[in-house]
Amino acid sequence: MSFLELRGIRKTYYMNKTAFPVLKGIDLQFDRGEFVSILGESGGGKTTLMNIIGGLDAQYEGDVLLNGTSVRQISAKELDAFRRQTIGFVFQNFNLISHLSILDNVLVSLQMTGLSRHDQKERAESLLKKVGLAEHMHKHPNQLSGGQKQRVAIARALASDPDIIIADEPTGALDSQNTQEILALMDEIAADGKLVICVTHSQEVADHGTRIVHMEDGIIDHDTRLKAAFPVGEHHDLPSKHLSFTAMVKMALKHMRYNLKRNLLIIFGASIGIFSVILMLGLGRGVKGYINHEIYSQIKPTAVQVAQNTDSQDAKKLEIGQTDVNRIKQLKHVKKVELGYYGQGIQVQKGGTSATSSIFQTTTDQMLAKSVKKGHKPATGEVILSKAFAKKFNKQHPYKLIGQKVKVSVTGMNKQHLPVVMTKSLKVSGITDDSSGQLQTNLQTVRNMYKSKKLTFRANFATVMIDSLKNVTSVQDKIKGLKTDNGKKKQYQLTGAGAIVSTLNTYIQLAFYVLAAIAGISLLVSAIMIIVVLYISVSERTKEIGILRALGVRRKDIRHLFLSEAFFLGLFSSLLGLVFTEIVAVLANNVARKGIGYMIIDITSNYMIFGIVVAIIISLLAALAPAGQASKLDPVEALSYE
Ligand SMILES: Nc1ncnc2c1ncn2[C@@H]1O[C@H](COP(=O)(O)OP(=O)(O)OP(=O)(O)O)[C@@H](O)[C@H]1O
Repeated sequence: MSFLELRGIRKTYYMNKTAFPVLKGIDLQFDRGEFVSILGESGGGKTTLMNIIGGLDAQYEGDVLLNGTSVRQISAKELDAFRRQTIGFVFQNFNLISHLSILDNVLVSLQMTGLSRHDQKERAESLLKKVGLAEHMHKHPNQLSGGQKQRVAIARALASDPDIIIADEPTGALDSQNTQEILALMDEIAADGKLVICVTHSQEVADHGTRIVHMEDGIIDHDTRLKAAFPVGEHHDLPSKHLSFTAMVKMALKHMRYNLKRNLLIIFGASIGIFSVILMLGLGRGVKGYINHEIYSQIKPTAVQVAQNTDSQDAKKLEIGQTDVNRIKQLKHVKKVELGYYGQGIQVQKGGTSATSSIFQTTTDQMLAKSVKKGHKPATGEVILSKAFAKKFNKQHPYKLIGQKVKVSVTGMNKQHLPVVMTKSLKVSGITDDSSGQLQTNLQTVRNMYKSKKLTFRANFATVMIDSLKNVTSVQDKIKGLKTDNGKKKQYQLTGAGAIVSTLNTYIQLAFYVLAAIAGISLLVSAIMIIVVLYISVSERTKEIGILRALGVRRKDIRHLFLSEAFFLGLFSSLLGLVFTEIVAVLANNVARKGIGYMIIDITSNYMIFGIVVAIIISLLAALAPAGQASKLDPVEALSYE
C-alpha cells in the first residue's frame, strides 16, 4: 500500500454554466522519501491538483487516500486537522503573514502542536537556524530578500513536522543561487523521510528530484523515476491541536499593533461616542443631585403636614389626635409622626413695641438647623423669629434680638367657648431668613402656655416623615384614603413639596436620558465605523486568511481573530472615552465647585461599567458580519486573491 494515493481525480471548473474540465482522471501513487516534481504546461491544472492533495479543495471527483484511508470522506474539521498535521505548504510567492515577525510566522504553525511553549520556541529557532536565518528571526517579512522569505516559508512548512511537503513553484521567484539553496533544503527534507511534491516549470528543478510526473491536457502522460526514494526511518508525528483562543487573541493584538496608527484613529473616533454618553449620564446625575441639594437645604421634601380638612374654627374639630397619629403611623414607609400646633394673629411685645405675627407654628425634630440663619432651634421656653418680624423691634440690627426676651400672647378657648389670652415671656433663640412674619417655638412651649391657663391643648397638625422621596406620593395617597373607625373617609388636608420634587426629579432624569440617547447616535456612528474598518480589514487580509486556513486554522478561529480585534477596539475605545470623561469631569467640577459649591458631573462606577460593556457589545455586534465573511472565505480563493 502506498503512503499517498490519488484515484481517478477529476476536477471541472464552471463559468456561466460552461464546464472547463481541468483534471480528467489522475491516478498516482507516492511514497515517503520521494522528491516528486510535477511538470506541465501553464494552466494545465498542477496547482489545482496540489490544492486537492493538500486538503484545501474538497470539490472534486475521485479519491485521495493517505495510508489507505480516504481523505475525501472526512469532515471539514478533520480536513483542517489533516492540513495541520500532515501537510506543509510552500508557495511561489512565499505567503508569509506580513504583520508577524519571522519567528511568529513559524510559531503560528507550532502553536497548533502539542509542544510546550518553550519547546515551540526552541523548535522554531532551530528550524530558522537550519534554513540559515538565525539572525533575522525578529525581522518582519518585508525586511527580507526573496530567497530568505522562501526559507522562512520552508521552516514554517516543516514546523509541525508534516509527512508531506507541497511546494508550488518554490523557486519561481528566485535567482539561480537561491534556487540551488532551496533545492538543497528540499533534498534534505526528502532525505528526512518526508514526501516532497514540487510543482515546477523548470526542467533543472525537476531533474533534481527522485521522480518527474508530467501532466498534459488534464492527465498524466509521463511518470519517470530518476533515482530511488530516500530510505525512510521510524517516524513519530508531532501531536496536533487546533489554535488556542489565547493564540488567536495574541495574533489579533499583534495585528492591531502593526496597524497602530489606523487603530488609534478608530479607537479615538469610537471613544467620542462613549465619552458623550457617559458625560450626559454623569451630568444628568450631577444636575439632579445639585437641584436636590438645593431643595433639601431649604425644605424637607420627605416631610408632609397633615391637618383636618375643615373650614371650622373649632379647636376640637381641628384637632389631630392620637388616633390620627396611630392611623398614619401604621402606613408603610412612614418613619415618624410628630404633632404640631399652628396659629395666627399672635401678639408679640417687647418694651413699648408690639406686633402681630401672621404665622405661629411649632417646629418639629426634623426642622433643618441650617434654616436658622443666626442662633439655634428653639428649646422649651424659646422662640425663633423671622428676620422680617424681628425688624419690627430692631430695624437696624434684627439679630441683636437673639438672647433677649419677648412677650408672646396666644389666644385659646375655654370650655365655654370664650377666648382666653395666654401670655408667656419667651427667649429669642434664633432668627430665620424668612421674609414672612413667622414665629416658631417648640410644642412643649405651647403645651405649657395652655397648661398655665388650665386649658386643654389640642394639636392641629401632624408632620409625617416618609422614608424616601420616591414614596412620598404613594404615602400621601394612602393618607388621603384613610378611613375613620366607622368606615367614613377621613379626607385629611396635606401640604408638602415632596410630590413636586419627585416629579421634578423624574423630568430631570428623563431629560438627561434623552440627551444620553442623542449622544448614543455617535455610538451608532462608531459602530458603523468599526463595521467599515473590519470589512476593509477582511479584504486586505484575504490572503492572510487563506494562509492561516492552509496551515490548518479552523473557520471558527478566523472568526475569533476578527471578533477579538473588535473586542479590543471596543475595550480600548471605552477606556479612552472614560479617560476623556474623567478629564472633562475633573475640569468642569473644579469650575462648578468654585462657582456653585457643587460637583456638577457625577460619574458612578456603574456608568463606567455600562460604558465599557456597551462599547464592547456594539463592537462585537458590528464585527459579526465581517468576521463571518472572513471565516467563510474559501481557502483556495483566498490564497489566489490579488
Ligand atoms: N477558481 C477557478 N475558476 C475557474 N477556473 C479556474 C479556477 N482556478 C483555476 N482555473 C483554471 O484552471 C486551469 C488550471 O489552473 P491551475 O492554476 O491549476 O494551473 P497550473 O498548471 O498550476 O498553471 P501554472 O503553471 O501557470 O501555475 C487554468 O486554466 C485556470 O484558468
